[in-house]
Amino acid sequence: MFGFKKPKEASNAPPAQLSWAERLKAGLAKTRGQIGSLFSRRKIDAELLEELESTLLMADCGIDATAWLLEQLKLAVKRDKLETSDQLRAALATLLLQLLAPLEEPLDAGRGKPFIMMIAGVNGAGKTTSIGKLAKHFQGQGLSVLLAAGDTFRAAAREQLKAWGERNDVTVIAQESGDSAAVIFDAIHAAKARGIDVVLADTAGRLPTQLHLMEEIAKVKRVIQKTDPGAPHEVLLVLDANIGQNAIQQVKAFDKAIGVSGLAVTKLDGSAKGGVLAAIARQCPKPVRFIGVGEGIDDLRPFSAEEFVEALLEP
Ligand SMILES: Nc1nc2c(ncn2[C@@H]2O[C@H](COP(=O)(O)OP(=O)(O)OP(=O)(O)O)[C@@H](O)[C@H]2O)c(=O)[nH]1
Repeated sequence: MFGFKKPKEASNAPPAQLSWAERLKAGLAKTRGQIGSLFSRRKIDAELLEELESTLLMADCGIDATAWLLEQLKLAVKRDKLETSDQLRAALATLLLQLLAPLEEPLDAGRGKPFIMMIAGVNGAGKTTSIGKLAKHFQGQGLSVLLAAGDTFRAAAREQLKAWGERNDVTVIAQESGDSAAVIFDAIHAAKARGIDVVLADTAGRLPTQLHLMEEIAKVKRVIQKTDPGAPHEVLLVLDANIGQNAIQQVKAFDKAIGVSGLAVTKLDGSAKGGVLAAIARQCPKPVRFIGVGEGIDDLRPFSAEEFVEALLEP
């Protein structure tokens, strides 16, 4: 939790022949299993709808999204004279897609030069490892990347980020001493001088209840704004899917402090709480830029509502 853990490459990497869609499906297996088991050749009746309601709640869709989905499903059952559980599953897929599609807003790194991205979140959410994955993602688009070691609370975080940068040929700006804002400020100037395309600025993990730390991160943002009035071009909040409903509070608190412009939802693999995206869509909609389904370097990808719904509900 307190270190930059290099994303695992060979050892834990999923078999290369698996497509992203298959890995997503495998990653979402727990949530998928809960919902899927309901639709095994049954007739639609009140009992099935009740079970579906509890299952959606257990998958952390939240009361609001669950109520909306159930209400819409009941309307569809009447209107379209649905009878089988397969038809119900298809109707649920359509509704879920309707709910999640507005969250699909891929990141456009052309919005700034350098495109400055500030990464925030609670401890252990997956910020630092996601930075490694994002660096690879942007490099894959032919963009040059610079990392700012803005997690100045832990020397280990800085050292691990530096080591990761060296191994992967990515420049890392770090300082032995100095606060987070100063490190990131210097990094942006270095990026400008070197004509870098994307700056990924790490920040230390913090809880929304640690008000002094929330004030500190607001200051980091103000300092970034001094380098370029449009910056940061993205304030990415990293959320661990396993926190379920707590995600709502985290989004609201970080949004209030630093104006969150996008989310990365990590650790959807092994989580039975994949429904949290539906809760976010209803209660605090923010673009979901990336989702993470594993520790491998390729396991963080841009969010596609269609792929997600298919992975969750396709038989
Ligand atoms: N299974 C799984 N593990 C992940 C995923 N993303 C990150 N992790 C793991 O989560 C752990 C914590 O990740 P970090 O990147 O260190 O988290 P952090 O937010 O930087 O933590 P602090 O620096 O303590 O604030 C590491 O072991 C990562 O490998 C994911 O999508 N799936």
